[in-house]
Amino acid sequence: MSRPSTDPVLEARDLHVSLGGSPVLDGVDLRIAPGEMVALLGANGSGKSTLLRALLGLIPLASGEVTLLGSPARRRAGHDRLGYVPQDSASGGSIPATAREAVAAGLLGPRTWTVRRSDRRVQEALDAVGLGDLAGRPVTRMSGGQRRRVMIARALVRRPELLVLDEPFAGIDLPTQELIAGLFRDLSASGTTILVVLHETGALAEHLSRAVVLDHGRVVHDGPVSALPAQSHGDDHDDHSGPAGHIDECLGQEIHPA
Ligand SMILES: Nc1ncnc2c1ncn2[C@@H]1O[C@H](COP(=O)(O)OP(=O)(O)OP(=O)(O)O)[C@@H](O)[C@H]1O
Repeated sequence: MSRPSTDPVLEARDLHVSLGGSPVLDGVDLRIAPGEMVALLGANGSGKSTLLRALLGLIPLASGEVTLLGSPARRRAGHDRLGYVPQDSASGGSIPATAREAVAAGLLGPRTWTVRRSDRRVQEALDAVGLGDLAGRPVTRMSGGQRRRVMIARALVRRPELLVLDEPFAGIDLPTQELIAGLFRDLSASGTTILVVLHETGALAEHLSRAVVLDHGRVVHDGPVSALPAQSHGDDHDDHSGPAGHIDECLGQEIHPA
């Protein structure tokens, strides 16, 4: 039986997560409807990446519930219907493969594809992120921004119902950000649900359905982008601020272990 289109694609109820013995998420509620494009914002260390991992069932919950594409997230039931670009995706430079091969890996899964159909999809995904001309280049010989774009293409290639992206624009030049923002807008218009961690709404601002702001593991705003508290546009930082925090952001890396 098909799911009614009004059912949330992703729903979290009273999520609590602790890492290394310390509470990181403190009672998060979130509901994302089909076709919404939602930005997750907040200072460094506020819990954005942790929330994405918890929503995808990649880390254990201390308490609370997550429903992902109609099933409890911990069962990983919907994982062939989602695309995930983790925060450290630009560091995938050790992949011994061309961009084409790395993106084709996104098609691996329960479905089978003809070679011709796969080739077309892979090329379309690379074109969509502006890397069509570099399809044959080894990922090890790409820049950080290009690698991140390969990982976005890999998430897109399966045409997922839900796209979850952790700082997809880190290290990506402005014209390419505009290109990818337009792509996300089109995907959202055609029914793809998108949850994206950002440090500033930037190129996506006008396309977002709403923004959710985390502060110390709690939701402090869930509503229109136009009603965002001023600091949430990306100029507030906690203990990771200063040059070291800025360098981490530029590199798209995290301080803590994965
Ligand atoms: N593996 C871990 N063990 C212990 N603490 C962790 C671990 N991963 C993250 N943390 C802590 O959890 C908190 C939230 O981290 P998280 O990466 O979710 O923040 P974030 O909002 O995504 O930050 P950023 O904007 O810097 O990417 C931070 O205080 C961080 O130090």
